[in-house]
Amino acid sequence: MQNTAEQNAAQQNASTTKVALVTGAGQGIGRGIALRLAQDGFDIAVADLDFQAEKGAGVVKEIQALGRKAVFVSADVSERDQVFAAVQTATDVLGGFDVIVNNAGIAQVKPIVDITADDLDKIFRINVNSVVWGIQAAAAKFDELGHKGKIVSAASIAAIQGFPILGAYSASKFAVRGITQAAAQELAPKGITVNAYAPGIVGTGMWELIDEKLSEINGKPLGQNLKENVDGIALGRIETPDDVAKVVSFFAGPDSDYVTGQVLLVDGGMLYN
Ligand SMILES: NC(=O)c1ccc[n+]([C@@H]2O[C@H](COP(=O)([O-])OP(=O)(O)OC[C@H]3O[C@@H](n4cnc5c(N)ncnc54)[C@H](O)[C@@H]3O)[C@@H](O)[C@H]2O)c1
Ligand SMILES: CC(=O)[C@H](C)O
Repeated sequence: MQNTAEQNAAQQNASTTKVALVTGAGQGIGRGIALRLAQDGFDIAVADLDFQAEKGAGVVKEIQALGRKAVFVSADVSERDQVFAAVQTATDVLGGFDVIVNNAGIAQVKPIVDITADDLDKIFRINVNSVVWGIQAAAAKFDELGHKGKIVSAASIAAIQGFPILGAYSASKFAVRGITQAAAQELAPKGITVNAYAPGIVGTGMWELIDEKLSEINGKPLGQNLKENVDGIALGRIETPDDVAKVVSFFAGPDSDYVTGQVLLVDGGMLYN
C-alpha cells in the first residue's frame, strides 16, 4: 500500500521529534532545562511533586508557547514505580522517549555531627535512589522502543569536593557521580550515554534555603553566605538555570554522542580538574 503525503509527513515527524522527561522541572534549574530542551526541539514531560502541579502547568504553557508539546507528570522520584510510570506517561502522551534528565533533588544544611539516620535516608532516597530509578526506567524504555538514548543527572560541585555543612548532600552527589560512571560503562554497549552536570552556586530556591539555614547556624546576616560563595566565582557572577541548561542541552543532543560517564563542572570557575 502506498503512503499518502500526510502519512509520510506524520512518519517523518514521529522519527524526528524527540521526547525528554525532566524531573524537578516545576521550578529552578529543572524549569530552565525543560525550556532549553524545548527550544532545542524536544517535546517535554515536566515531572515534579504533586504540590508543584500549578507551577508545572505554567512550565507546560511556556513550552507550548515555544511550539512544542508538553505534559505535566506528577511523580515522587524517590519512588521507583512512580518514576517508571512517569516515563510511561511521557511515552504515551508525547509519542516517544529519548532523554531523561534526573534533575530533582533536595539540600540539607547540617553539621555532620547532627545528621540523623532519617536525614540520610531521606536525602539518599531523593538524590540518589531517584537517579538509579531514572536510569533503570529510561534504559528499559529505550530497549523496548529499540533505540539508543541519553541519560543526564544532576551532580554538583559538592560531588567533586565535600562542602562543609552540606555533608549528607555532598555524599549524595558523590554517589550520583559513581552511579554515572558505572552506568555509562554498563549501558555503552546499547548505545546509551550517561552523563551528569555539576553546577556551582545557582540562584534558585535551593540556595535561598541553604543561605537561610547557614545563617541560622553561623549567625551571618541573610544573604551573606550566598554572597561569600558567589565572590569566589572566577567569572564574577552567580550562576543561572540557563547556564546549567546549556550543558544539559549538549548532553541531550548529538554533539555529545561520543561522551559518556562524565561529570561536567559548570560553575563559572570554582573547582578545576
Ligand atoms: N541551586 C544550586 O546551586 C545547585 C547547585 C548544584 C546542583 N544543584 C542540583 O540541581 C538540581 C535542581 O536544583 P534547584 O536549585 O533547581 O532546586 P530547587 O529546590 O529550586 O528545585 C528542585 C525541584 O525538585 C523538586 N523535587 C524535590 N523533591 C522531589 C521528589 N521527591 N520528587 C520529584 N521532584 C522533587 C522540587 O519540587 C523542585 O521543583 C538538584 O538536584 C540540585 O541538587 C543545584
Ligand atoms: C547546592 C549545591 O549543589 C552547591 C553547593 O551550590
